[in-house]
Amino acid sequence: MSWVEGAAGSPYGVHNLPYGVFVQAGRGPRIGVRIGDLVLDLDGAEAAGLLLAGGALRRPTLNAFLALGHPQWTTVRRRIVELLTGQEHRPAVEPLLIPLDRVDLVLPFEVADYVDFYSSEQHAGNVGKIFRPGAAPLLPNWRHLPVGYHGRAGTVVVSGTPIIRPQGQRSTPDGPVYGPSTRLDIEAEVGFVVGVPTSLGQRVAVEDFAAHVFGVVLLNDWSARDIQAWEYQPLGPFLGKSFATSVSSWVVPLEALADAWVPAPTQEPAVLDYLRDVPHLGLDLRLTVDWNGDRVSEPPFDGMYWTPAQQLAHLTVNGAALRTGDLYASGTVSGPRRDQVGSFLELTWGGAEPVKLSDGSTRTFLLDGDTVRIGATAPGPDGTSVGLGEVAGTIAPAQPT
Ligand SMILES: O=C(O)/C=C/C(=O)CC(=O)CC(=O)O
Ligand SMILES: [Ca+2]
Ligand SMILES: [Mg+2]
Repeated sequence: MSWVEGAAGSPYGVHNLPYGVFVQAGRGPRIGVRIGDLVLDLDGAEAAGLLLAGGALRRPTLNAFLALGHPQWTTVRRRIVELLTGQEHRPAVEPLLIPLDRVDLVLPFEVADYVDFYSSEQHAGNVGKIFRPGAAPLLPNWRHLPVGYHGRAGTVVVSGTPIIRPQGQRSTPDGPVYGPSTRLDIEAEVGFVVGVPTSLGQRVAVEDFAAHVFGVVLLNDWSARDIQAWEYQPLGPFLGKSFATSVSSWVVPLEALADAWVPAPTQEPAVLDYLRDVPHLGLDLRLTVDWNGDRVSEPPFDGMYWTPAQQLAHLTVNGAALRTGDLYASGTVSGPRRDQVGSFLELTWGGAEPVKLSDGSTRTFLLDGDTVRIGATAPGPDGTSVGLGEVAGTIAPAQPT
């Protein structure tokens, strides 16, 4: 049990300890872990010799720490638990705790490459029906490989960053026009953060997932559906998604999610050998989507067809190298019910069925000033809950041209 006030019973107790990067009092970015509603300054802790990570915790991003690898991640985590539970450490550690409301959280790691998958059968089926009416909703490859696209790492932003409405081409009956997107949407997703790199030509086997992936973030793959629908054939998403992708401030280590693994849906037909993961496990993360404060959806992550280990094996099967800070996202998380979908495209069925918010207004896609918050929890040890923080963003008007 932690001696930190408010830690016991919190989804951010010593069973969680997500990593982030904060700025406070005019000082440069520092690495910290969240405990309750406080952040433990790990830069200060390493400087004081309270824990040892070869200086990796004294950097402005998590990347050097992510590169250390699994044994070191475990050693540091155990030491942080000791510091936050042993009364003898309290005099030295307590001065390093800062209330969360006194810090600003920044992007926790420098994003190397960014990939986004398409692994929810419900989402892929719904988008297929909306984008390609009359055609089979799932394309023939979908059950044989985790479909994905490469996104734009440089426009990954931390939760809270305003999202400027993108402008671009959209198709009208009179031909293409240029202007602000009129169908701006969200995609509620889970992102996986790679720590340990590989070299060109090397592949990561499904069973080596935990040796490379450090942890998870919540992710919103903002999507301009009008730009996307016009540009995407045949090469896939481009400017309709590359204008911004938001991630949560906290990276939850996989070690905090040990109790959240559950059997993933049965795959039929059987997958090729390099994709076969035994056991075939997904994560029981329960997402929430709030639109201007109204809960509009609760997407369940445990139904995802492709697992994160399969996604990583596929991402590297051609010999593509991994870099520390690589980020790959699950794809939009949608369950079978309308109140479980991860996009407003699905929630409003392509804009045909507006939703009513509690202020009496209705929505199809996002209006300027709208705020979306995506949160999640997972089961933790001994009946506890693990909080994944949130990824939030507010829509700012398109920039004048
Ligand atoms: O089916 C399509 O043409 C497009 C699909 C998407 O927009 C989804 C995407 O970004 C992948 C995902 O989040 O599941
Ligand atoms: Ca997406
Ligand atoms: Mg995006």
